Amino acid sequence: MFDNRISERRTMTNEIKIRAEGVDVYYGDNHAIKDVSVDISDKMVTAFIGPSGCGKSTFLRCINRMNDTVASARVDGTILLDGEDIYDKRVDPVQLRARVGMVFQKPNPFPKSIYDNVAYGPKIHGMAKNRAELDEIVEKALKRAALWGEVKDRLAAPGTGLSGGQQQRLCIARAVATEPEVLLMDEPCSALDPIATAQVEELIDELRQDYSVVIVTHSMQQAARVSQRTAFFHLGHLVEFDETDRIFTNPTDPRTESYISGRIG
Ligand SMILES: Nc1ncnc2c1ncn2[C@@H]1O[C@H](COP(=O)(O)OP(=O)(O)OP(=O)(O)O)[C@@H](O)[C@H]1O
Repeated sequence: MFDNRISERRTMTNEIKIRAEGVDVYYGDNHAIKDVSVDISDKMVTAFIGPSGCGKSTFLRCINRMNDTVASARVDGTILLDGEDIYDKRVDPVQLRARVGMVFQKPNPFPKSIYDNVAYGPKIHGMAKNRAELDEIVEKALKRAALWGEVKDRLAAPGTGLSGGQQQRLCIARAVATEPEVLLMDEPCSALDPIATAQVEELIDELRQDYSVVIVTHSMQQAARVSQRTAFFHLGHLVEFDETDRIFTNPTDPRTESYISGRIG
């Protein structure tokens, strides 16, 4: 009886959202990702760390097929989202990207109003029957991104007029407005000051209650602060993947040890 409860709980906390099996990525002749297999859990933050050029962003972009847009890129292997192959010919990448949202390094609001930035995705995907429903979706997404209080009185103002940290939270609101299941973040704080970084990190911690979050970061301190799982990449290989605490206190691979102690990077 007791054992059953334990195993039930483990299953719940470790539910796999994304499973990558034997993934290779090539840009022409450049073999950027080499035979990577990894399970990414639901309702957790997974950090990808590693030296510049090791393939973190390339692998992240495989998860919502952003590499489809790079002419020289070829992706081999399998990536499953809830057990379904996202590279299956029947999968529409636009629909996939509504389920697997992305936030980029540099805040990139559209040259539109704050409202329209958030309403854009829900409109395309026909999520609202009328203006009142769209208003509700926009409000919910802006609240989710901890921005509502700061912008509710100026929704018609341009998104590009906000501060850098606010723009990044607007991009997070835009990403969550389509109710994704996974949120990919490629160095989301690298263009932000320390206060805005702290706000976005706090937000990431809240978002994991609802989503599987995957974040690429150059900052080991940030990975340690925001993630529960960490994957260390080196020269296109996934060297080590474990609980974040373990990666930073007791890694098994000497390459991970060298990276976290600052000897490579
Ligand atoms: N669009 C692209 N076209 C061609 N080659 C690319 C492209 N993007 C990345 N690469 C190459 O793929 C390899 C991995 O790069 P990637 O940007 O994924 O690494 P990264 O670990 O995210 O690096 P960084 O931390 O510097 O962003 C590098 O050799 C890089 O030059």
